Parts: sequence; structure tokens; C-alpha cells
Amino acid sequence: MSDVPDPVLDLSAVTVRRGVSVLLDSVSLTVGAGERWVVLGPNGAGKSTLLSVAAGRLFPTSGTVGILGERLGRVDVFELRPRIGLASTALAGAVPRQEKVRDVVVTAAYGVTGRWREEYDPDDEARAAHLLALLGVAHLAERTFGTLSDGERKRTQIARALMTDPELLLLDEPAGGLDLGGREDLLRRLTALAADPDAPTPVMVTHHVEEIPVGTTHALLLRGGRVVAAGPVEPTLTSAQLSDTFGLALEVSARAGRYTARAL
Ligand SMILES: Nc1ncnc2c1ncn2[C@@H]1O[C@H](COP(=O)(O)OP(=O)(O)OP(=O)(O)O)[C@@H](O)[C@H]1O
Repeated sequence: MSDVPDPVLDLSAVTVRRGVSVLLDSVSLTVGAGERWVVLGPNGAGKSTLLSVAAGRLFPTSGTVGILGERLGRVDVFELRPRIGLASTALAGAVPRQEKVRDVVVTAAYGVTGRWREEYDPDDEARAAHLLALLGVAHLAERTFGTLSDGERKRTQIARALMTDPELLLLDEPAGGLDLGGREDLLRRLTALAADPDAPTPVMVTHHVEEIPVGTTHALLLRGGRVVAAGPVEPTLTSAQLSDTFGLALEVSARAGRYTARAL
């Protein structure tokens, strides 16, 4: 998108403390328009915390956060949030189990979860249907969210995150819990989405290098709330840096834009 502010994200020395715990320790990150980022790190590294900051949902203890050309703390976050698509397990937990899948998606246009109108704009209904098809779950539109499998929920959440036509797309472990076929299908769809010049700039959190979609341009490696390495994906995702990130000797290999890692 030519009119998307650049950088899309501009975090400088962001620290998040909770009591004596330091969840993020002076993290700086600049995501340019058109870049496609992955954030990798072990359990508890601070990935979800970082995504919450990037989503304008968590204010850091110190540091500055620029999102889509606005400064967190100076901007009305309720105006900013529709410009950011966020799919996370925490948000999925806020969706009523009885909510129909199509309503889970369409209500994002109104900034709510839970159906609250009898009628929606036909254009919104059509967009929700299109996004469910894009994520491969159009056949589930009339089902209730509570009856979906984990993988189906993930896809529905991503469709919801795209509903407002956001400029920034934040995905927290979109492939987590998916079976092999489901993961590969989702990655293919994320790759196709990333190739669309009108698609939002994605920042995706994962634990596994195998879940990095083809077309990812940049990586941030996080451990203990600190940045181990960040930058263009190839020089960042080295065996040495991945080993530092996960705290064990790993060998990473790349083939046709996909990555695998194994312990040495
Ligand atoms: N309110 C809090 N008070 C103290 N510690 C917290 C609080 N919230 C989160 N943490 C801790 O902060 C650390 C980072 O959490 P976060 O959820 O960001 O990690 P993560 O990298 O997303 O982990 P995972 O991969 O397991 O989802 C964890 O050790 C977590 O236990």
C-alpha cells in the first residue's frame, strides 16, 4: 500500500516491567512498509508482550512506541486499533462460544465481539464471506465458534483480523496447534497474502522456524525479553544466533524459502 506510513512500527528502547519481572528489556524494532517480519523465541521470551505493545494494547514502562506514524501515549488508541489487525489466543478467548463464525468476522468492522445488531452492512457481510474463503473456512460460516477445532479458530481469527482492512497485521502463533496439512495450507495462504501489495504489513510470532512463511523478509530473535538479533531474515536466522536464542546448540537449514532446525 503506497499510503501506509513508513515505518509501520518504530519501537525504541521499549521496556515492560511487572513487579520485579522485566518482560521486555530495552527492545528496539523498526518495521518498514512492505517488510514481512517474524518474531522467534522460546516460551516466556516476551513475544506476546511485544505484540501487545505493537498492537497499542499495552503501554511500556519506558521507551517510545510509534505505530503507523502515531505515537503511543499521544494518539487515541480507539482510532488506531481499527488500523491494526491482531489475531491472538487471548483475543479468541473473548469471543462468545455461541457466536456464529461469520459474525466473529463481521463484528470486527464494528470493533466488538458478540453479535449486537440484527443487520449488518451487506458490504461488510460480503467482505467477511470473502475473508473466510481466503482462509479456507467459508464452509464453517454458519457454525458457532465454540464448535471449531483449534486450527479452524486460528483461521477465523485471522479472517477477523483482516476485516477492517488494516495496515498492520499482528499474528500470535497462527500455526500453533495445527496438524501438518493444516500448517502447510495456512502457510501457503499467508505467503499468498504477503505477496499481495495491498495486504497489511505482517508481524508474526512463532516458536518454530518451520512455521516461517515463504516470503518473510525480516526476523527478530527474542530471549528473556532481550533482542538477540534482528534484521533481514537470512543473516539473522543463523545457527549461532538461533542457538543463543533457544539456549541449545541448533543447526538451521534453509531450502526454497523454508527453514528447519535441529539440535546438534
Ligand atoms: N503480569 C505479569 N507479571 C509478571 N510476569 C509476567 C506477567 N505477564 C507475563 N509475564 C511473564 O513475562 C514473560 C513473557 O511473557 P510472554 O507471554 O510475552 O512470552 P512469550 O514469548 O509470548 O511466551 P510463549 O511462547 O510461552 O507464549 C513470561 O515469563 C511471563 O510469565
